[in-house]
Amino acid sequence: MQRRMSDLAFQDYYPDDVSHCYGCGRLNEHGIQLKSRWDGEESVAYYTPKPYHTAVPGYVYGGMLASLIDCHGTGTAAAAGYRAEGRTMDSQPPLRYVTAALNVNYLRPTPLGDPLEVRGRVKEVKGRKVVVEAWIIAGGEVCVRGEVVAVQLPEAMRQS
Ligand SMILES: CCCCCCCCCC(=O)SCCNC(=O)CCNC(=O)[C@H](O)C(C)(C)COP(=O)(O)OP(=O)(O)OC[C@H]1O[C@@H](n2cnc3c(N)ncnc32)[C@H](O)[C@@H]1OP(=O)(O)O
Repeated sequence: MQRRMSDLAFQDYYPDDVSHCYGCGRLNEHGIQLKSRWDGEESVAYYTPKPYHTAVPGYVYGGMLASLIDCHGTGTAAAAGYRAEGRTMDSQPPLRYVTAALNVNYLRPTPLGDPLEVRGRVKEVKGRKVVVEAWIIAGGEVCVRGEVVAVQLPEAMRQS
């Protein structure tokens, strides 16, 4: 059955040539393949870390959590960029955001095994830059808070 447009996640709109990111590339079979969507004014994604994403036994590795903040933040930034221009994510030209800065604060240990809810909120859209705050919830508690500064790839770095 054909998927409805609203079923697509932000990352599903990334062009093939930039869909190999470890965190969010739908073409990276070894990666997380994070899927982020709007949920009202916030964005949301879900991911359950694998048993080998361990820090100390029973708890999620911080680098994995940073990756979730990173790719949910850049995905939300891309969606916000299109929204600010009043166009859909399948319109041309594609907007390609990379991480300029990533800040992650680990507020409490994140239990391994629980599904994680990753949420985001757009703080600023200014020119080529979007700032997104993001947080991770496990078992009803916020375990991680972070911020992503995403910037559109400079024209000189675009290969297509
Ligand atoms: C590509 C398609 C997407 C698919 C994958 C998405 C997920 C990818 C997640 C990643 O892991 S990306 C890989 C890690 N990131 C990088 O390798 C990026 C390397 N850095 C760069 O390429 C450039 O530094 C960058 C494009 C981020 C910025 O260079 P620019 O020369 O375009 O920035 P510019 O100086 O014009 O600044 C634009 C705005 O961004 C702000 N900015 C730039 N770098 C910043 C920084 N590091 N921290 C905070 N703000 C920064 C800058 O202040 C300014 O804000 P204002 O307009 O408000 O003044």
